[in-house]
Amino acid sequence: MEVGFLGLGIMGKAMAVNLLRNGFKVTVWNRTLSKCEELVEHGASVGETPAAVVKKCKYTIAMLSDPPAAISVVFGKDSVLEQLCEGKGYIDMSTVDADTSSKISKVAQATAVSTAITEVGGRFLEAPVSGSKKPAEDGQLIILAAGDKALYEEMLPAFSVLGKKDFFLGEVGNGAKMKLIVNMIMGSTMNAFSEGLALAGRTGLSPETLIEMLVKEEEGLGAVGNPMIMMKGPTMLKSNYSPAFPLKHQQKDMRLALALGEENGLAMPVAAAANEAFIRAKSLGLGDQDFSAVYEAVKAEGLKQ
Ligand SMILES: NC(=O)C1=CN([C@@H]2O[C@H](COP(=O)(O)OP(=O)(O)OC[C@H]3O[C@@H](n4cnc5c(N)ncnc54)[C@H](OP(=O)(O)O)[C@@H]3O)[C@@H](O)[C@H]2O)C=CC1
Ligand SMILES: O=CCCC(=O)O
Repeated sequence: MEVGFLGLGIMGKAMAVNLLRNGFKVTVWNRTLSKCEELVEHGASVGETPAAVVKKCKYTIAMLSDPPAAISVVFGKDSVLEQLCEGKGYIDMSTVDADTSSKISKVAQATAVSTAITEVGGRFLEAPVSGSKKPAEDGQLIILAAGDKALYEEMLPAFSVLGKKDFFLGEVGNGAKMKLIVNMIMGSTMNAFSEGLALAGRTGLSPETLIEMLVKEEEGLGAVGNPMIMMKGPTMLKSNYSPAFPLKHQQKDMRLALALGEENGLAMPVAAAANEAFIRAKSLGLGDQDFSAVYEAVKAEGLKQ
């Protein structure tokens, strides 16, 4: 199977390499084109523009930072839409809001409407993922797909390489919403955990012992422990925030989840407070660090009192 891949950041690079390792032919593009070189070493071809990739490939996957990035590769000069035509599929795996996905989808469908007249039109699937850098490298992502069901089924060979589980959630927007809800829970949990670590330290208790109590590896997880605490806790105590999931993206997801809450008349004060902490962390220059670096903002805030 031949696929195009747009966006070779932390996730895109790992996912594209994984596809190549599993026998897929992959044509890559990245805004900073030099990042394609490493993929060429793994056997990828390079497309000079998103349009060139879509022209070459029946299926094109995108893994881009945020809504403006997702929009910019689809619209405008040398973009996806220039070459998206009947039979071709566009699969956006970035974490964006439902409006962004719908905007991309509607234009794809608008082109598809003209299909009846001009025999030209593309298909769209949103497919954001849960799981970070390591699961992306290991093909252990969880894929939250929604949109064109036939395209979803055609993508299953690729999804089975990229992920350990996939869901089809119906109409476009549902994948984006589900992903934002999951990340809203994750961001709030990370803040609660950071406050717990900071409070343990402040009261003279050992944060290491707290983690040990939360996550007893030899006995399985305690009721409050979870894989995130098990994975991130020890590195947080070493102030190691080498980015797997950049904090700026977690804050973007909190912001988009809060907007989703507002659209649906749901106040989410816990998520709102967590969002503020991520904003504080960004203002401390931690945006490109792992999202667990919010611990530093929690500790710094505490120092003010
Ligand atoms: N990291 C993680 O653990 C996970 C991330 N996600 C989501 O996946 C997406 C990608 O994340 P991740 O790989 O970590 O992010 P990175 O910041 O590592 O990569 C972002 C990618 O988007 C590209 N990009 C940014 N702005 C534009 C633009 N205006 N036009 C074109 N390309 C652009 C970057 O290109 P360039 O190299 O030129 O800057 C890069 O390829 C995000 O939506 C994120 O929320 C989802 C699950 C897990
Ligand atoms: O969007 C990022 C999610 C990271 C994770 O699920 O570990």
